[in-house]
Amino acid sequence: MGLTDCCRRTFAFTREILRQPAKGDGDLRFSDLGFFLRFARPIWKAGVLALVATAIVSALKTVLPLSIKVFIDNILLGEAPSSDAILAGAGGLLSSLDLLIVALLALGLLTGATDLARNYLTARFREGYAFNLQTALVEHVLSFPLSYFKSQQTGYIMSRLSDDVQILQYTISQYLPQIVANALYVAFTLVILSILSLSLTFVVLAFIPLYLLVNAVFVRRIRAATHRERERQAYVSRDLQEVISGIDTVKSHAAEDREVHKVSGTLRNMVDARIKNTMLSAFSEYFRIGTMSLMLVAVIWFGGNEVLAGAMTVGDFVAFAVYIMTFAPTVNTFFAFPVVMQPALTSAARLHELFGMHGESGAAPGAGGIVPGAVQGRIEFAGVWFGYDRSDWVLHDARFVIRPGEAVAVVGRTGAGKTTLINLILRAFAPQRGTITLDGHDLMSLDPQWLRRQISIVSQDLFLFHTTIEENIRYSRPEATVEEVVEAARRAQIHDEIVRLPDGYRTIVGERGTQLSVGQRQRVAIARAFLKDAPILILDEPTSALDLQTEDLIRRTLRTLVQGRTTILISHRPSLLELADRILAVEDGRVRECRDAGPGRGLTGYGDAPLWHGA
Ligand SMILES: Nc1ncnc2c1ncn2[C@@H]1O[C@H](COP(=O)(O)OP(=O)(O)OP(=O)(O)O)[C@@H](O)[C@H]1O
Repeated sequence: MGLTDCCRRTFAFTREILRQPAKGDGDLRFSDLGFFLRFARPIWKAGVLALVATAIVSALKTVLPLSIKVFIDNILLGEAPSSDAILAGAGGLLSSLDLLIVALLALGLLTGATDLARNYLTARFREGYAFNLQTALVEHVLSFPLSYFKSQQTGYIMSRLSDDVQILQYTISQYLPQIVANALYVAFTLVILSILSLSLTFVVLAFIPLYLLVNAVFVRRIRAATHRERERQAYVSRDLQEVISGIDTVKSHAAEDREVHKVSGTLRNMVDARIKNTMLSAFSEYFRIGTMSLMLVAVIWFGGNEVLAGAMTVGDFVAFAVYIMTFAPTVNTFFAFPVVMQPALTSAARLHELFGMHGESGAAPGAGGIVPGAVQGRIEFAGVWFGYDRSDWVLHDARFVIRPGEAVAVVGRTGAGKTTLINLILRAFAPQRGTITLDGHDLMSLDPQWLRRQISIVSQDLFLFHTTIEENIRYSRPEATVEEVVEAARRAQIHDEIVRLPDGYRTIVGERGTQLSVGQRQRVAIARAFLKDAPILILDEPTSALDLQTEDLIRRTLRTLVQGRTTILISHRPSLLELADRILAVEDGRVRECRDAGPGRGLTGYGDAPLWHGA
């Protein structure tokens, strides 16, 4: 690459990162910050005490350099005139070096002890804040409709749930105490500087607008860049999560290279965003350091002239110079806060957006919605239209009734919309038109948690937690006794296999139940349903992973499970349809009565061929 090319690229890169960002990229209104104060309410006392301790430490640290002035003017040069009565009084008290040293030691001890208390109080406030925020966030996100989780990838949600809170917590813990300490230090030092020399203090203050200008130019750009970086980071988490959870498929297709390529593409986008963000921050830092250097030069030039003209004592000038040497970097850091706080503000904006989304019932989990006293189990679809995408209806005007205690099989071609019917009953999605009722109550008016407590599901993609078999079965009824868990396992035909395992019911099933065979997992799900004993039962391919012999056993137990419950059964296995009293067929988005079913009621027509061949 030639020199001109290199210059051209550098210029283009600089122009690109300095471009005015579009509105809305990670914008957080100042008023939004008030929202985050609510998480500090329960721990406000620790916060206030931490602030008080910070103020005391800053004040004590500010006094320290004055000892140089006292040493030069009062001890070294004898009685020197002081510009201020308080300083003159203090100087009078510390008239010997011994006294000065004793005062300095006492000051050091006091500062150390207060600093320790400040650290403790800050840690309590910080951790308490993170705890309150994360607990509230998890509670809020878990109240989102199932459709949210079905439409977002796990890695993306995880990134928003953990990365954003971590960054907010880190920045708050790292920088917020610093901001407060620096602001106080700047305020205290300004008071002392103005006592030492008012005219020099004005010279210092004259540089503040320059700092403000630098921030005005960079802060919004850095915020937008940080927002972009964070979104891309979430995409990386999403891709990584996907490849790790789909590792079996990846390996069986020898697709490791393809996946690495895909992840590296997303990663490259994130790295690009990071470089741009870093360069923006570096630019703003250079401008701030430039301002600081100019300020130091101006102070030395003006102050030197004042001393030469006899308008200022040497002690005052040296003390001023010592103050300004620590004051200038502090001012610099203070004005850098709007920049270094950008990751936290971006995280706050993203978290605020999450908090702004409504839960299922538009309120906290469990809140809102009717909770009927008893359940008969009558389910009615009245003119239901539904499509995941409005332009593509999966169900057109679906109308049918399932009577209490009735077992209904739903058949239809793959992709016809059978699982969609179930998703609607579970209120994972809402119909665009028409209503679905349970015992006459519109599902949308019911408390979603109550509704799901009335339904047991045995589905083809069941989820097991990384814990013991016993706990996994008990998940459907946490208060169940060991005997009840064992009884449920017996009825699901899995007890004998569980007791043959080295740790029996205490066997850890592995993440997502990977240490159990698919057939075993399916029977654990059936055991859960026995234990839950809910009035409505949904069986979505409950035996798809079982061999014919085990299926035969399970069918008999399912027959017991089905009794007295309103059951909806989806299965491509003709043998299972014996469990149903009636069959509904889903075709071209419509649901129609197919024919009566049940033992000996003419099911043989389905034979071993695919269940539904159209009308
Ligand atoms: N979460 C979703 N978002 C968008 N479209 C979806 C979603 N779930 C299903 N679909 C689409 O809706 C249609 C019906 O799917 P559904 O899973 O209900 O079919 P099904 O009859 O249960 O099929 P199968 O017998 O293969 O399980 C299909 O065209 C499918 O692609």
